[in-house]
Amino acid sequence: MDKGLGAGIGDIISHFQNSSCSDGVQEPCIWASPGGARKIDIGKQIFCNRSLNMKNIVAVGFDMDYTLAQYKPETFESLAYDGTVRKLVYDLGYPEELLEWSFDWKYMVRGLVLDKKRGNILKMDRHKYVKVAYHGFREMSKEEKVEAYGNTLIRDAFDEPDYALIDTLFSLAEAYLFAQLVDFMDNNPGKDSKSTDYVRMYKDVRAAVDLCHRDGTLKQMVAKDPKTYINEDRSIVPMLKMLRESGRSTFLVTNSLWDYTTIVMNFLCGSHTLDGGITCNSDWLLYFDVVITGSAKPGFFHEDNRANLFQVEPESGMLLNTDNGTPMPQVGDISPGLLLKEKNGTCRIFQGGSVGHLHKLLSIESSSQVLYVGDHIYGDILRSKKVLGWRTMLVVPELEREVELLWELRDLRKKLHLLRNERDLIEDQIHHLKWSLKSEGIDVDEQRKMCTRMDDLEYQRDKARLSHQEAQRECHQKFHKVWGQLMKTGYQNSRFAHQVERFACLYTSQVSNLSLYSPDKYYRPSEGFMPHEFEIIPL
Ligand SMILES: Nc1nc2c(ncn2[C@@H]2O[C@H](COP(=O)(O)O)[C@@H](O)[C@H]2O)c(=O)[nH]1
Ligand SMILES: [Mg+2]
Repeated sequence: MDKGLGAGIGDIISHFQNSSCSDGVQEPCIWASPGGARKIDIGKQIFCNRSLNMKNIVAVGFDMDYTLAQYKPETFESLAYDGTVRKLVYDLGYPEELLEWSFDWKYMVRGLVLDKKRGNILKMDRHKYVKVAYHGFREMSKEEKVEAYGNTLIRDAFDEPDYALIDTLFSLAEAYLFAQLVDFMDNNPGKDSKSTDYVRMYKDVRAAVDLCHRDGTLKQMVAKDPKTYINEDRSIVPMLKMLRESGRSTFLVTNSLWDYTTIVMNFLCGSHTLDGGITCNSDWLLYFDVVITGSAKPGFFHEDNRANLFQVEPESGMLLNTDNGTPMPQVGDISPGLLLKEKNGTCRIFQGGSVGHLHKLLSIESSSQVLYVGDHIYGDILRSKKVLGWRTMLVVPELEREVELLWELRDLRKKLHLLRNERDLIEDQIHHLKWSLKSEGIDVDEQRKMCTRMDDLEYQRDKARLSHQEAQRECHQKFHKVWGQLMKTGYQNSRFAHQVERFACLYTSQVSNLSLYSPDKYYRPSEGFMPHEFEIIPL
């Protein structure tokens, strides 16, 4: 099988090479360029859960943070971690030794669930069965897992308020800190009056992280030196240009406010000086018809949302009232400079409002004409698709490595499959032999033979079980030493994968992968199979 065919999209294949320029940033090779329309590397393909014909899409919208702007977790999440620790110590009275702790940004992954009451971190499958569980950083035994989560009669929803979902990359630092604090509290019961009050501890961490996002702890640092915290992606501008040239409107809806948005967007779309610096201006606005900042997603997507829509004056950041998006003259002494000029073709910048406003601004007739690209299942994707009927694309940066590993480990995974079959076969033989031994009329000699056969089968079963478990562990750890494959838990899809499947029409590793496909592409899902079909339909 060709590595490039894995997506089921079936594009014309030939190896796609990205070229790097002298500063290490990859040069774009977009679909519309003379060298474009080539084979797409498996890690950069767009995967399809639900058919989507781009010809029916009239507007393509983008989330900003962790979608257009891919933060570098090693620096950005470390910043969040350090800021949170300092707030816990200096504002909330946590012990000073927390200041000496360090953050392993690779440890936590998306899709995990924090059990606030028990101090556990869980990975579950699509049926919400807990498959991997840690108390702090200690792996829980099978018995502990069954005791806490094994009662199938009282099925837990694993939702707020008792659980917290790690469904955005912004949450990796808080999940890690929570695990550290659980261990710390367990090992030092006398050191803190909160003792094992994990719920309270989680609340403190959450409040401190929240404050880091609001008080400038993170944004000031990013604004000073975006290159340290955000990956450059030179395909974003060509992608936006191609979409616009194909006749689509483009828009941005972000929860970030204008002051921060314009800095990040300048970094991503603005021109760079010869020494690698950024020139800050409003040129990036040319790539969008409408920009909505401070959108307060997911509330933005509620149809009954009555939030006011303000126009943003780009130079000053000043907010002006609008009448549902139409500029309103100010009563009294109107400073002419504050009346926004509505030049034809210029981007309109707003704060707040709701999806109704956006539809009106873009003259959207049917919500199915909108494709929205985001990184957050709950904030960007679930509500926009489920309630509104927008078409959606989820950005999952982890996917690039995951699909490449799947390819590299295909022999190990084949071996796993064979070992599972071998175990099942031996177990069936043992069961049958046990029943046979109960039958009447078996003479002693026959019985002895059957017992010897049973010993032999049991030996084979133990050997096969051990080999299978070892191969399983090896495969699990190749993906992630603790949590394994992002999209799987054992043989089942993970809870995260299940959500991706249900709510994202498309999913891919980077937003700019859109630039590798025709803007009129008809995305089609691969055929889905029920278990009974696998044996019959040759794959
Ligand atoms: N107040 C909080 N803000 C947060 C938190 N986590 C992330 N954020 C901010 O949200 C936006 C996300 O923007 P979008 O483009 O993805 O819509 C960004 O400004 C983050 O800083 C939080 O826990 N509290
Ligand atoms: Mg985002």
